[in-house]
Parts: sequence; C-alpha cells; structure tokens
Amino acid sequence: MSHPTTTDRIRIFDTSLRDGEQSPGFTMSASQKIAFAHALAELGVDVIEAGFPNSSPADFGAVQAIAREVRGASIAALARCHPGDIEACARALDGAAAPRIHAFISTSPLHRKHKLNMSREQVIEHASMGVTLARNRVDDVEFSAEDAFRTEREFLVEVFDAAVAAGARTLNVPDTVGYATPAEIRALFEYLRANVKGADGVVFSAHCHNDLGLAVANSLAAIEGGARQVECTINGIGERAGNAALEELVMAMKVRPGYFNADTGIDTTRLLETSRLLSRITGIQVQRNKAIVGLNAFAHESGIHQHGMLKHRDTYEIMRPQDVGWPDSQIVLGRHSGRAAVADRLRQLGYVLEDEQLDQVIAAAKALTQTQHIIHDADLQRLVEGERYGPGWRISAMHLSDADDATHARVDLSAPDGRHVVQSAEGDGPIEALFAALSHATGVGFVLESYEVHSMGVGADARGEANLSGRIDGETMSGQGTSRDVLEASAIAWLDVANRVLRMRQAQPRVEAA
Ligand SMILES: CC(=O)SCCNC(=O)CCNC(=O)[C@H](O)C(C)(C)COP(=O)(O)OP(=O)(O)OC[C@H]1O[C@@H](n2cnc3c(N)ncnc32)[C@H](O)[C@@H]1OP(=O)(O)O
Ligand SMILES: CC(C)C(=O)C(=O)O
Repeated sequence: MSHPTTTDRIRIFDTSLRDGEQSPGFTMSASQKIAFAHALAELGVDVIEAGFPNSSPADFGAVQAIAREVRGASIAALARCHPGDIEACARALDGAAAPRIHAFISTSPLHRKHKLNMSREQVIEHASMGVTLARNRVDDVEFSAEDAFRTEREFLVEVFDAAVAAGARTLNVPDTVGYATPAEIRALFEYLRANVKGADGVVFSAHCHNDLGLAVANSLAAIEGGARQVECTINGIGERAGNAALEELVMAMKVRPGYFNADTGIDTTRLLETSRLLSRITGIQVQRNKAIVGLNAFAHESGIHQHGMLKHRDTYEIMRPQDVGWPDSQIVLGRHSGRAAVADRLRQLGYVLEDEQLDQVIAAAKALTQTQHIIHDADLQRLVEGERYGPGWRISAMHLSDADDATHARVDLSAPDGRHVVQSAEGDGPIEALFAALSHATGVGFVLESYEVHSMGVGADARGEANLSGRIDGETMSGQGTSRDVLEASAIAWLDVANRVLRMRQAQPRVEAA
C-alpha cells in the first residue's frame, strides 16, 4: 500500500462547474460560475474544471471569462476526442495563466459497442488523436478513459499507454457509474501504476461517482493505490447521485493523521462558506445530516451526547467545527436532551436553578416538543421567567393578497400593552410583505440571517414549523413558530425574535449618549 507522505501532494481537481452542473437542477449562469470559480481559487483547489466549451455558447463564454479572470488555480475545460471540441477548449482557455485541456473517450466494452460503435483500435486512435491535438494547443493535457472501471484492464493499459505517448500528463480513471468498491479501486490503481508505460512521469487521478454512496471511500482507496489527483465537487453535486464531495475528502485526509495526511493546500476554514455559496447559487440546500457542511454536522441533541460534549468535546467530535468554518458546535435542546444540557444552557442564560425548579422547567420544556422540534432560548426564558417581561406581541389576524407585481400583507397584532395595531406593507412575495408589515407594526427591525420551514406530523395532524434567525445590535436571535398555516408559523417565529429583542432591551436599557 502506498500511503501518501507529507511530500506526496494530493491535487484537488474541482469539477462542480462541469460534472456538478451536468445534473438536473444545478444549471448556473455565467456570472454565478465566475463568482464560484473565484471562491474555489480562494479555497485553494489545484484545478477548476470550468465547463465543456463546445456544448453551448453559454458554456464557452463562462469558461472563457473564468480563464481570463480567475488566478491561483489551473483552469480546465472538457472535450471529447473530437477536433471541434478540442479547438473550442483551446479558444475558450486562451488567456488562462495555467490552461488544461481534459480530453476523454469511453473505453469499456459496453460504451464502445452501444455508445461509440467503435472497435478497440478506433478508441485508441481517437484517444491518441485527441491528446495530440490538445498538446498542440496547451502543455497541460489530462486524458480520461470514461467508464474505466468497467474496462478490460489490459486494454485500459493500452489506451493509457497511447495517451502518455501522445503527451498526456494526467491519466484520469473514472468510475463513471459508481459501481466500484474501495478494494477494487485500490487494486486497479496499483495495477495501472505497475503496468502503464511511463507511469512514473504522470499523475494518476480518480473520478468517483456516488451511485452506491461510495465515492469518497473509493477516492481515498484510489489514493492508497497511488492516485495523486482526486476529482470532486462541493457538496458532492454531479451526475445522478453526484461525485465525491470535496469537503468530505479533504477533511478525511486532514483528520486521519499518519494515514491520509497529505497536504491538499485547501484552506479548510472556507469549506462551509463555499458550500453555502453553491447552495445560494443553485437554490439547492444540502441535507441537514450532510458531513462537514450540513446543519447537524456539529449539532448535538441527545442528552447522553450533550453530557459527554460538555465534559470533553472529543467524546463526540472528531474535528473542530472552526476548522471547516463553523463558529462552534451547537448543543440543540429538544426532546432527547437531558438535565446536564438544559442546566448548562440555563447557566449561559444567567439562571442557576434549584433542583426542583430545574425539574419543572425540564418537564415543561419537553412538553413543548410535542409541537416543536427545538427548545429555544426564548422558550427557556419564558418557562423560568413566566410573564415577568410581559406577554409580548401576538398575532390576531393576517391577510395576504397579490396586487400587480407585489404581494400585499395586512397584520392585526395585539401589543404587549393590550392595544390592537394594524399595519400593511408590500413586498416581493408573501414572506417579504409579511415581515415588512410585522416590522412596521412592532417598530422592531432586524437583518434576517436564516429562515426555514419544516412540516411536523402527517395528515390531519400536520403542522408547519418555522425557524428563523435575525441579527440586531450585534447579536443573533432565533425565533420559532408553529401553526397549521406555514405563513402564520412564519409570522409567529418573526414575532418570537421581536419579543426577544424587546425583552433584551427591557433587561438591559440602552445608555443614551450624554
Ligand atoms: C461522463 C461524462 O460526464 S461525459 C460529459 C457529459 N457532458 C455533456 O454531455 C455536455 C453536454 N453535452 C452536449 O451539449 C452535447 O451532448 C454535445 C454538444 C457534446 C454533443 O451534441 P450532439 O452532437 O448533438 O451529440 P449527442 O449528444 O446526441 O451524442 C453524442 C455524440 O458524441 C459521441 N461521443 C461521445 N463521447 C465521445 C468522446 N469522448 N469522443 C468522441 N465522440 C464521443 C457519441 O458517439 C455521439 O456521436 P454521434 O452523434 O455520432 O452518434
Ligand atoms: C468525463 C469523465 C471524467 C466523467 O465525467 C466521468 O466519466 O464520469
């Protein structure tokens, strides 16, 4: 086994903008691609695969702009072993500081017969032609044998020999349909490194798909077998079930010292913001339990884990959240939380309770989880303080209607002093209009940082739960609301934050400047 040493650099080849964009729902505009390419360069990837220039004028334009603007990483473009594709790559990459043409052709018997209708000899001729044409235009040429994993091993060696002879510097071995297992991938890389002519002068690369959920494991196994470049995408986006997730691969190499301890050159503290940028661009969020960048990746809800975390965080965390860009771990109070975590959170809120009162607050907090997922600070404060700070703003009625290009919201609130306040506002959509009307009515304004709606329960019992957080006076405050109507749940969550703001101001009166 060839474990990488610290001098054995693993190159990170990001293909979010090419393979990632090739999947339904992930299309990006040229300006979004340019912004994301800048973010990838700042993250520290070695290669940015910017697109497939011959596939459309839009893709050509995006690759061209990235090649001209983005520095700090090689810029690659994909081409079939086809003169028109190679020529388009060369033209689009003109202006790049470090251009790479990535030429590919399928090699497996299935693809040769049904897709290409080519003999083995024709595939080798095309591979050789594609790499030669590319080398006539740029120095850095990568060759991929599409569906390499399902290709006869001896034939794969012949194709790679031809690609090396034509001038390829990187040989990419895709598991195009995500069929391999880690042991098989490692054995394949060991075989190729032992048999391809000139193997020592080229970089072997892995490109693993996630159809069986093995893309990251297979990429790590490829590194064990001698791969020194891994192709991956942020959030694991890509064809079908996606590609290996960059953030997972990089952290696996970082977290397992003495094993995958190769320096990838990635600034891991940027992983979360890069993941979030991609989600904002595509409008597609990662699942909560996604490794590294999912909302639950460093969140602990169950009492036994929370108790362990409070004693020593290594009991339940294998990496520091700050190392990947999170501000900290989160102890989230919910149905599974225990005494240690509730008492700790209350202490942070400034309450040290007698055992009996603590028992009562825990029982009441757990009762809340019949209708909400999370016990918020505001809930604990209410449970401890009762109505000491007054009842706060409550929603009495709301009405939304569409008018011309805008949505109109009218809210009727009962104020903490018992008055009824009616206010209206317009916005670009119901949420913007609703939140603007609430802000006019209460006189509270904050910058919305996050807003999510989930459903709880099914059928006749189904309820919407809205969670949002807002930033005001340098603090982030969260609010939560549940209702059968998601817009009403959202309004309740917004008022939950507003009431917290007012309670905070009551508790800590502002010192006016003299
Ligand atoms: C595993 C991967 O991710 S491969 C990359 C996938 N990416 C894309 O497909 C990018 C988007 N694609 C496109 O815009 C279009 O498919 C284009 C512009 C590339 C080609 O469009 P068309 O000319 O209309 O061809 P179409 O898509 O129907 O079929 C693909 C053709 O390429 C041929 N082909 C496929 N791969 C290769 C290759 N690596 N080298 C040479 N020819 C190839 C096929 O045999 C087929 O040829 P045929 O038309 O003579 O039968
Ligand atoms: C073109 C190659 C690298 C590819 O995307 C695949 O085989 O999945």
